[in-house]
Amino acid sequence: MVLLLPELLKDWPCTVHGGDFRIDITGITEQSVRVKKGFIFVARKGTRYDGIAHIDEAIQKGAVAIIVDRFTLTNLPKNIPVIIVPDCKKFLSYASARLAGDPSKELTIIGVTGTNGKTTVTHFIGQLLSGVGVKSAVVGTTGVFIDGEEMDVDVPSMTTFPAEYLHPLLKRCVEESVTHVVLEASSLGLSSCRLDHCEMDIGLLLNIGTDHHEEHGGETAYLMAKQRLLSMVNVMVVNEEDENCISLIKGATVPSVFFGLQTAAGIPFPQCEFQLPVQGDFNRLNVMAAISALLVLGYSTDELFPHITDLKLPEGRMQKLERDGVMVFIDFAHTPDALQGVLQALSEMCYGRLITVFGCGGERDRRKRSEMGELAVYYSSNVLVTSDNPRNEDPQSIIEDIMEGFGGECSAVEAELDRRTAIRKAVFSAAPGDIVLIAGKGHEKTQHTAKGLFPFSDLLEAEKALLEKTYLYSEEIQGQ
Ligand SMILES: CC(=O)N[C@H]1[C@@H](OP(=O)(O)OP(=O)(O)OC[C@H]2O[C@@H](n3ccc(=O)[nH]c3=O)[C@H](O)[C@@H]2O)O[C@H](CO)[C@@H](O)[C@@H]1O[C@H](C)C(=O)N[C@@H](C)C(=O)N[C@H](CCC(=O)O)C(=O)O
Ligand SMILES: Nc1ncnc2c1ncn2[C@@H]1O[C@H](COP(=O)(O)OP(=O)(O)OP(=O)(O)O)[C@@H](O)[C@H]1O
Ligand SMILES: N[C@H](CCC[C@H](N)C(=O)O)C(=O)O
Repeated sequence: MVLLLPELLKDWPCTVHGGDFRIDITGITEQSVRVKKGFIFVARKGTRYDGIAHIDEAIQKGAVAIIVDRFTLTNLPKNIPVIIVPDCKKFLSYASARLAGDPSKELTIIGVTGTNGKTTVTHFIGQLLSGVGVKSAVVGTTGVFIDGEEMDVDVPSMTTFPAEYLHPLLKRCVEESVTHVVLEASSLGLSSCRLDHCEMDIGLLLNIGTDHHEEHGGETAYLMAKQRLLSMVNVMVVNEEDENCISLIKGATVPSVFFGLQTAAGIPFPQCEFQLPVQGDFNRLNVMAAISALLVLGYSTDELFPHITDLKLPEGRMQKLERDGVMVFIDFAHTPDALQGVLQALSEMCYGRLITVFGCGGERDRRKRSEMGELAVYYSSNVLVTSDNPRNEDPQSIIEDIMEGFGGECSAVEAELDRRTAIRKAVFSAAPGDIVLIAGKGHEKTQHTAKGLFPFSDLLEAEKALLEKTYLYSEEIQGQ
């Protein structure tokens, strides 16, 4: 959609300096590389770069107006309008929605937040909606799916898409006759205003644990980010079994309904009445959260029942491989609560040894590292501590942080920097009856190190190791 600049700005506080004001705007971005002819470039200051340093590049690519949110005497062009707004992030969100024609107004949107389980619950809701005949899109960490089919979209692999990607995507959903969209609302997405002008109907609050405190600047800021969702929706669906969630909604004016292991949208829904297709209490709670969203939308338990037993976990969540009596689980657990939930569920079903391979991401919360180390050692017979996207941090020092969780000494723990080797060691050491958990990367297809992004899949590595083990073992037997 093309909008005249004054039309776009008329409802937004701003001051305009220089240049011809009556111009057509074709799009907006805060990334200089994405600027096209007729675009507004939002020159925002971030933690690593300052957009102002990229204004010339943006103009060369066709930018016709520049947005800034601070007075500066340097580098500002005179020949095109420079617009000063109170907050670049908020403006980007507002203008992205307007330029896409406010598609969120035409859709029923469910926003799911929580430290753990967002991807799982959004997919469950999408599957239930398909079951009752509603065309829906699921948008989040693992991509965009319409009625379960992955869509080919040009979006960054993020949990909550930046507004400049989100609204054009919602527009496409409307064009493809999608009526319901289920979105992951990450704390960082909420705090950076990515969802500010996305009109949502239902908000889901799954749980609040430890993650991203450092990136937010502390636990309070993390909680405040999650709280932002409350002001964006008409009704909240809240986990009644999580005290932090209950505290978060205290005093909120938005109405809330609750779910727990035996309740959905406030009504008794005992799980013993149907067979749930998932393992672990946390996943059973995820199912109840998804059912609650559908009940709030007005579907009846009778309509939902036939589809509950068909629910499937998304890729890389408790994904099981089995060979020669050894079970391997690939799981995206990368927080203490997630790791504990998975380890608990697996230890309940394991009659041999539980062997855990995991690491912690670089440039992410440090506090969780030792907590995860402690949990891994507590539940497992053997632990291989390894690398998980060290990014620009030293992988060895991340491992040392993890090891602090158990005092750094434990005969059942081995540090193995190379994730491929760690997976092979775990699989080769497993005997029939043992379970190998490979945690932290789930569906991810790359390993992010200081040298760049390298193809890597826990699933493929585990499959290769299992096959190779069978082959070597059969050769050994033949050789005897
Ligand atoms: C924490 C966060 O939201 N970070 C995002 C943020 O970074 P930033 O504010 O520090 O910005 P910056 O990189 O310093 O850049 C400043 C400005 O200069 C611009 N720039 C920069 C360089 C250039 O060549 N040209 C240019 O125009 C940038 O587009 C930006 O507008 O803005 C950048 C530009 O849009 C994003 O790339 C970056 O996400 C990075 C990739 C990231 O890793 N984000 C993760 C942590 C994230 O958002 N994760 C959440 C949560 C996941 C979960 O649930 O666990 C998610 O929703 O995905
Ligand atoms: N309700 C839950 N409570 C605790 N742990 C959970 C829950 N649901 C899933 N998990 C664990 O968290 C992992 C990640 O799940 P999922 O991808 O659904 O969460 P997410 O919130 O989308 O994560 P991210 O924000 O990083 O994208 C799972 O692999 C599982 O180990
Ligand atoms: N959305 C999460 C995913 C973490 C996955 C884990 N493999 C890691 O890299 O820490 C994040 O960006 O913090």
